[in-house]
Amino acid sequence: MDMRVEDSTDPVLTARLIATALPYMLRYDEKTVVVKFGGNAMGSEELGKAFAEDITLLKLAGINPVVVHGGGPQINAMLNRLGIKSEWAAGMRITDKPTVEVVEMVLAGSINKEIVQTITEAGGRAIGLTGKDGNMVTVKRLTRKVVDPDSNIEKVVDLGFVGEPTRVRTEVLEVLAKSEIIPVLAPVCAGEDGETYNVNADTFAGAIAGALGASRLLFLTDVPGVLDRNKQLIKELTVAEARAMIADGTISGGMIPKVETCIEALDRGVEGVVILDGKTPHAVLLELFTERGAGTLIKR
Ligand SMILES: Nc1ncnc2c1ncn2[C@@H]1O[C@H](COP(=O)(O)OP(=O)(O)O)[C@@H](O)[C@H]1O
Ligand SMILES: CC(=O)N[C@@H](CCC(=O)OP(=O)(O)O)C(=O)O
Repeated sequence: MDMRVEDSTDPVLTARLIATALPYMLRYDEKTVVVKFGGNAMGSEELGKAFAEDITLLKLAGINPVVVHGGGPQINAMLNRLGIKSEWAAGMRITDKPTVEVVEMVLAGSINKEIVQTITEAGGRAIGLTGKDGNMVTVKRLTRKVVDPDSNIEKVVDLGFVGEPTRVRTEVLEVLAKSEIIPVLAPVCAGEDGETYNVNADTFAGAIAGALGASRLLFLTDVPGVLDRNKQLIKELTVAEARAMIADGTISGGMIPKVETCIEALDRGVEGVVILDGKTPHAVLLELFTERGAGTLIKR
């Protein structure tokens, strides 16, 4: 991405555009922005390319982007090919041993490397890591309380090899922040018991953002943000309102870990947490460098 104003066919317009974005760039100068790229947001090659361009530009502008990716639909596709069935509880995949092997293969393998390659093609330099690398994120086994819709009784569900972060070591990410390299993280981690664990990518992104004291945590998903009962976008949501929407079922499925992570991230000191539509090309740039802030901002 070695382009200058004088290389532009319209240098005046280019300089003007840079000047409009400059105050935003300075706002995030040297700050950490964690961007969670959801499996549903990776809809097309074009979206992946636009995402990689945005991330590359953030790094170029002196910001410290950290990418965390999911890949739920891609894991589903591979499990289907292998004839392995998955069940879900409160937005988490119940993960047995054969499933966690596929999860690691798809997340740490194909998806992680594809994102790294796309960033390279956009002119950036990326390095793909999992929570295991550099002993970055250690987890413990997660159990979940789920209300049975038929009996309305709360029960504890064992999710198998699903992990909850207990410790994040930030040294590797701190070294990379000072370099030109952009970290791209897959949410596969080692447990305290030495097993491999599948971690929900939203949960993982929240743990990373909290540990790094990130300025912003952005979730790129496949909906415009948190929707109300009438499927209308809610532009701002307080923690109390979000909790009520989970309790009454307006927020369900994959949106539950996302919103819960937003609440925890705010508690850990992350300044701004936004859920936005990753199907809008250049959603990251539009969110950070313009007043057009899309999606749902979750606040205290
Ligand atoms: N109130 C809500 N507002 C928006 N999406 C919701 C809501 N409740 C449930 N969802 C579901 O959450 C999904 C996003 O979560 P998920 O599928 O895990 O996405 P990602 O792969 O980006 O993490 C949406 O596609 C939608 O089906
Ligand atoms: C425990 C758990 O649910 N893990 C997720 C990890 C991937 C993920 O979170 O991907 P998205 O961001 O695309 O949903 C899974 O197995 O699908």
